Amino acid sequence: MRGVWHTERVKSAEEELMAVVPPGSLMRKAAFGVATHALRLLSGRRRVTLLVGAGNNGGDALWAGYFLRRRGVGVSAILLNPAKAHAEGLSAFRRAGGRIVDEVGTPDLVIDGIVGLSARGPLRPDAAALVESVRAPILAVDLPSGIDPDTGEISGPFVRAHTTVTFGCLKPVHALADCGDVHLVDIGLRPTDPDFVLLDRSDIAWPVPGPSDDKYTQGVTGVAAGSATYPGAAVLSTGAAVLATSGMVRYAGPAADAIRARWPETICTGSITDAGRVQAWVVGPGTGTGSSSDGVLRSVLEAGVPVIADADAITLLAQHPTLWDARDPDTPLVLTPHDREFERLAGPVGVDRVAAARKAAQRFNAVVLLKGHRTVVAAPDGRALVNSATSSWPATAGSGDVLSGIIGALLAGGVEPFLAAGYAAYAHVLAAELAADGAPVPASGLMEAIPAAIRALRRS
Ligand SMILES: NC(=O)C1=CN([C@@H]2O[C@H](COP(=O)(O)OP(=O)(O)OC[C@H]3O[C@@H](n4cnc5c(N)ncnc54)[C@H](OP(=O)(O)O)[C@@H]3O)[C@@H](O)[C@H]2O)[C@@H](O)CC1
Ligand SMILES: [K+]
Repeated sequence: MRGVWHTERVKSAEEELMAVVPPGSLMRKAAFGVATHALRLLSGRRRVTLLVGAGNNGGDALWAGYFLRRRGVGVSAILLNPAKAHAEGLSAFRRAGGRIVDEVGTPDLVIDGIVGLSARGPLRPDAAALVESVRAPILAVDLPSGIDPDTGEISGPFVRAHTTVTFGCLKPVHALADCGDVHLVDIGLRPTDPDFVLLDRSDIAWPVPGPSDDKYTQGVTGVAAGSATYPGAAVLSTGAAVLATSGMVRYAGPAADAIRARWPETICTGSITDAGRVQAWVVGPGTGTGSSSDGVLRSVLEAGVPVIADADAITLLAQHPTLWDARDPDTPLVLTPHDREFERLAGPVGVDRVAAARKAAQRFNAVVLLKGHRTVVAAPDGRALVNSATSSWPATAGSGDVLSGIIGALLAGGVEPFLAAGYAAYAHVLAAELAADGAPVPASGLMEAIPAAIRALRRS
């Protein structure tokens, strides 16, 4: 699990550290790390252009230029604001033979030191025009300029980084936006209590049967999904639960025939009242929002076991707030909205996806999994994680139905709801990557790759 800290926290940690280390030493450590990664990317080629802004980010770039000059690299620098360029960095750069130029030219690598932690808004027009003229790969210092450091928001021109070299700790931009390959350079910063975390493969403890387990002890997942119009959602959600757990899966709803045909190992009933005992319910995929679905959701919320409410169940909760009353507040609930469903429930997501998910988690006393290119999971106690997997292969119809089934299986298996949502989001993207293998894959293919994803997770 890697921590991520907001810029204000990073700045204050840096200030504390600067008070006890020799002046300029942090910047030189940071810049040395940038130069090291630049040399690796250059792999023998010899021309670099620095884009230098008005603050310490530009100072890092100038010092990196100094270290690169000492390794014999030809380095030119464009000063976006010559009067405010970092004075010591600039004089070191000049001393080492660096040249000040007006155009990017045709370098092998460009180093983006336009703006770092103090960035606000997109690239300004002069910087945007320069970046537009770059044809070489870009190494971003700390973060790609033009992307908001705390939210990853892109609201205008920005730098598309091949690689980002950052210092001390990860900031939200590295988790929420595309920064290319991100490398962390140790400058001695040791912040505590991250604002949120990134899950890594090695963090995921998938529940598997122990020597004395049987089909019941591993947790029975109940799925209340699908309708005459959308039986496929039930097939995908139930199938995902079947494949994600060795425990039993019960299905209750109007798609029982389709489920029996595809998943003979499930126990199927037409109605929720005949379903039998389960340790967690999945509700919502493809159910529609009619009055019978309303009744199903109410029964599930009253059942006193963890519930994952997806798709139409979220819309129903938004439309009929009295449904919340059916829920025992101590019973865990996981909500898995995409942006439009989130808006129905809690208002617009806005630019800060982590803050939005966190606020909704507190308001609804539920784990909120906000779907997106980077999925955010927030718990009512304030914990939050971002799924660092960056593939877009899961962006296909039916993919959310599969995710709901995986979460349900993990909840039934006793995984704590916040982690159940995080593990499921991770396994979901991994399954999509494995199934896609470079070509588009339908949700049913994603679902079938769940065992391969779990195997890969358990091997790491
Ligand atoms: N502290 C430390 O110990 C260490 C810090 N380190 C480094 O310092 C960096 C932070 O430096 P920083 O705080 O000096 O500000 P920085 O991000 O360079 O911005 C400078 C100025 O740019 C401007 N500007 C704002 N938005 C803009 C935009 N969209 N487009 C264009 N310009 C924009 C705005 O000035 P304005 O023009 O508004 O007056 C702003 O004040 C950090 O990221 C890391 O690289 C490392 O050396 C490790 C040790
Ligand atoms: K930068």
